[in-house]
Amino acid sequence: MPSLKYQTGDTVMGRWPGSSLYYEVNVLSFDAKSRLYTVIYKDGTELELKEQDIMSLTGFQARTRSRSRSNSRSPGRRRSRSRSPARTTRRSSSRTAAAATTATAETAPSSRGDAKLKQAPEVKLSPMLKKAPENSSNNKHEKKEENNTASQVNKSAAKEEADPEKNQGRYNLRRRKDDGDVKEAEAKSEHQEERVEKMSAAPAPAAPAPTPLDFGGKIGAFFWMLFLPAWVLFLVLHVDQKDPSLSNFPPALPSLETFWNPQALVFVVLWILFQALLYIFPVGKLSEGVLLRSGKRLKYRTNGFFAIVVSAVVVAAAVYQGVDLTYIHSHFLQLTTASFLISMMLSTYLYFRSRSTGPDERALGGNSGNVIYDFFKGRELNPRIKEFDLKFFCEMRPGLIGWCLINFAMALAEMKQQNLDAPSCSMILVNIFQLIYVVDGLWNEEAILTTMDLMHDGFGYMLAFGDLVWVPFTYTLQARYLVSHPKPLSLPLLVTIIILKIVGFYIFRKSNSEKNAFRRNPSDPRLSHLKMIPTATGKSLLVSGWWGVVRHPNYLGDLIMALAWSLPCGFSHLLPWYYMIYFIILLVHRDSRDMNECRRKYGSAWDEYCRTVRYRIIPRVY
Ligand SMILES: NC(=O)c1ccc[n+]([C@@H]2O[C@H](COP(=O)([O-])OP(=O)(O)OC[C@H]3O[C@@H](n4cnc5c(N)ncnc54)[C@H](OP(=O)(O)O)[C@@H]3O)[C@@H](O)[C@H]2O)c1
Ligand SMILES: CC(C)CCC[C@@H](C)[C@H]1CC[C@H]2C3=C(CC[C@]12C)[C@@]1(C)CC[C@H](O)C(C)(C)[C@@H]1CC3
Repeated sequence: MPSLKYQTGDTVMGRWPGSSLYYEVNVLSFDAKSRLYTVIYKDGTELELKEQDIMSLTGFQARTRSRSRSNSRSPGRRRSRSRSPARTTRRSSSRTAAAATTATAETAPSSRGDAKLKQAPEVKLSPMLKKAPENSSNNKHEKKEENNTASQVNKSAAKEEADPEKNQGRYNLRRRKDDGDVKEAEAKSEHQEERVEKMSAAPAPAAPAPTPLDFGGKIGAFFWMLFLPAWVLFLVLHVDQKDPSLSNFPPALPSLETFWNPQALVFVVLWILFQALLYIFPVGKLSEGVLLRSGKRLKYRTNGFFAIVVSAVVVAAAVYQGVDLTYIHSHFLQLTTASFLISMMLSTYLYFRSRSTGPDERALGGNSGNVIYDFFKGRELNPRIKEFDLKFFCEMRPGLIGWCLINFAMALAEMKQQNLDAPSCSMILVNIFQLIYVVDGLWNEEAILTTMDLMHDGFGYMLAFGDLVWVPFTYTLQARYLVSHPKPLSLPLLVTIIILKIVGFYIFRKSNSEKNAFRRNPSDPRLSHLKMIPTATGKSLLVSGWWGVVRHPNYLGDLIMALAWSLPCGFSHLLPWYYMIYFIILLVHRDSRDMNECRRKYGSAWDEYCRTVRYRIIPRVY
């Protein structure tokens, strides 16, 4: 192809159909008649693109750089002091380039996103000239992929043929034919990586566009910052009332002194330090996190199970030595205030330290330029003090293990208050169920690395408060309620509750493990029976198994478990059902946040997934 702009074998950036995302692709051939380039993506997907849907790596990077520069010059946009434009040259390998990058608004602040989008070249996709792919594969797994993706793409392509307007967006999606092709594609990808690694002097593409504001935007963030602590205070005070019915709302505010106790603060600080000590203890695996925009992967010490076992032994020894854990029940308000103060201090520290971080280290969601919103959402993705990961630690340790400690203290308080020799059946169920949930989370600690909070959310007030106050002081509400509101259980109800917990836990664990195993190793032989949709990022989406039933089977399991946690408290009051109600709202909101994020990441492949798996959380209902 002597007179052509791009040559066979060139590594270039190709636009993904229907989106403004560009991915690194390899030019396979050029068809002189149609004037289309056939390119191959890293996952082996072949597409035919017009010349204007392709950019050279250097052109793309120069364009991205010039945008970064103009953005950082514009008013209201603060440029990181530590990164001059010259220093944007990254030492990272081309693996970064494999990640999706938008050429439209990579570095544009969300408030100006629209203007930036207009600057982007129009998405005009090549008309499909090739025939539907021949399914010559003998490979079972590949056939399933064909059935689920290519064949559907072809079906919709056939429909679109009748509609010239829709025809604009049509493209030819050819699948890998057999394992040989996959290997070839992988070999090509490696070859591409090597080639770009050699070009490491060139700057890597900049970060994708910041995501739109959520939680009601700036005003919403302000509202939540005030409302959440007020709600915790309400729950903490209300559950102690003789009749905690919501018609008695609001409970009388105690005097200011009752909020504060220096001893309670010392206990909370000691607990956090103790957990920090266990976290840095060189026991357990060093797990790798997901690939970051910087091209790096962080390492996390996943010794959560060890931490809870040691904590249990230390607490048991303390009780044996005569330490009265019912202190936690009698000083609940002071302990809550102390944790709240710590979460505020932590959030303030996180906000200020985030000002000296580079764009690659920031979350896409918490960098709007508005102080309150960014403080709430969190700006830095993975704040660390040396190897100590603050977000991972706070999410998995003091609050989560503290939850079990508080539940245990409530069981002791119930025995004391109700003059019992052993905790009630309801209290035992709540304690065991929630302990199983936490121990499971810590046993599978590595799986947290592929959750939304760890992958996408910045660490700010929302998570600091959520981890240190919300989890330990509101998730324990059922146990706290039972201390002064005993609830005897009939045998059929007991059996129903246990069955619900087992079913919920089974769905939750199986679906989370399936996704985690798939994300860690998509060619895991144990998953070979599953169907999947390829995406341009190189990652695929599971479309059968648990993730083919609904789009969030793990949320379904979690909700069923939440039901099993509230049922032991009976129906006399709405208060112990708070967790269930809150959890439905939280998960519905998380689901929609995740949908937006996945739509942004995977473009048309995500739409394809949503068409195939129609329900979000509850089959045939929602
Ligand atoms: N107790 C609580 O307070 C609480 C609160 C919230 C959540 N949780 C639990 O925490 C766990 C994690 O929740 P999460 O909100 O982070 O969501 P998640 O469901 O674990 O993760 C969502 C991510 O999974 C990937 N994904 C989505 N569909 C997929 C598919 N079909 N095939 C393969 N990958 C797919 C996508 O990321 P990639 O494609 O980028 O990998 C998506 O962003 C859940 O079990 C949830 O129930 C508990
Ligand atoms: C309203 C706000 C204050 C919301 C705060 C949200 C956080 C408290 C949650 C967000 C993600 C949650 C989560 C767990 C605990 C609560 C959150 C941090 C989790 C660690 C609980 C144990 C599970 O096994 C889990 C590891 C799957 C889970 C992960 C997500």
